[in-house]
Amino acid sequence: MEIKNVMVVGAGQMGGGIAQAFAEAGYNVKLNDIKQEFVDNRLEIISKGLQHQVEKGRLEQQEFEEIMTHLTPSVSYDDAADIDLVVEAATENEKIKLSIFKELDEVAPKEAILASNTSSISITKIAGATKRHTQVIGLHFFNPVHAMKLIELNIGLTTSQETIQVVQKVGESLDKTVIMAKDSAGFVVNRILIPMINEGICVLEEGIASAEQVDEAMRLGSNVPMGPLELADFIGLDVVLSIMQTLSANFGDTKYRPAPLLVKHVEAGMLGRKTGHGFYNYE
Ligand SMILES: NC(=O)c1ccc[n+]([C@@H]2O[C@H](COP(=O)([O-])OP(=O)(O)OC[C@H]3O[C@@H](n4cnc5c(N)ncnc54)[C@H](O)[C@@H]3O)[C@@H](O)[C@H]2O)c1
Repeated sequence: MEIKNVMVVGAGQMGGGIAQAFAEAGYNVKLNDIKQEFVDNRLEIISKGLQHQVEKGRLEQQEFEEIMTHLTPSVSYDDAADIDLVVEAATENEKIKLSIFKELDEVAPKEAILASNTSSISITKIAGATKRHTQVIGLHFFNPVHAMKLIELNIGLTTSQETIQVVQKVGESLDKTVIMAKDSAGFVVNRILIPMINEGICVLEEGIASAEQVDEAMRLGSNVPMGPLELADFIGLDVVLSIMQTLSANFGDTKYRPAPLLVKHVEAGMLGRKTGHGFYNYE
């Protein structure tokens, strides 16, 4: 099966990056969100980012224009009627994702593949919301999409070999390295990374070290490019909390208990870079 037409559902930070990656690789991309202004804002961000590349001499003006012609705004799932692949990158909330997949399943061509960029929600459960259990898969990108070379393919209990092969080829066509993981909460990277971030928040909360010291300690002591608290702000504290809650619900182990300080930040609407406040101030 050849993939040409892609719909990206959710024009947030991940959806925007994913849509751009597909458009740069020559796919026709519909970028969908619940409000026209969300889609327009994201297309504007993509356009400005690419224009910056042109100014720096890293991209030709013609290439920039070509990429933008591959991106079409959408605010209706009816636009999925002619797509080959959906990549859902909407809010990390099980109820929202199940309802999106149920609706898309009714509109998308019967051979189309429905993929989710979920960080932690069961692909098998998402597949269960559709009538095409074999054609649902996790296609998990990392943030920021243009810089991160990894894609995790998350294989549901019912995902077929054919779906895996098609989506693996698509992932590689975006110049990414593709690894496979069986469907399990958090898959590989977030199962390891998010509890580490949560522990960093516990260290701050217990007054063991300041935010700056926690981050510097981890940058210098474990050779990571970003410390856990700056990374949490970058990912979005709502996303981090949601993944911890999924790990906790799935494994029922107290080691996945979300740090109370993380919960408090989310309750306060301090979600990190995207709101201007998190463990650091960005205003
Ligand atoms: N932030 C990260 O670092 C990261 C990394 C990998 C994967 N993810 C996953 O990607 C997904 C999106 O995360 P994000 O950080 O881009 O979130 P975000 O909050 O920036 O964007 C989510 C977008 O989804 C839209 N949306 C909500 N309901 C929708 C619906 N019914 N139909 C269409 N659009 C809808 C929202 O309006 C919003 O624009 C989540 O599943 C998250 O777990 C996030």
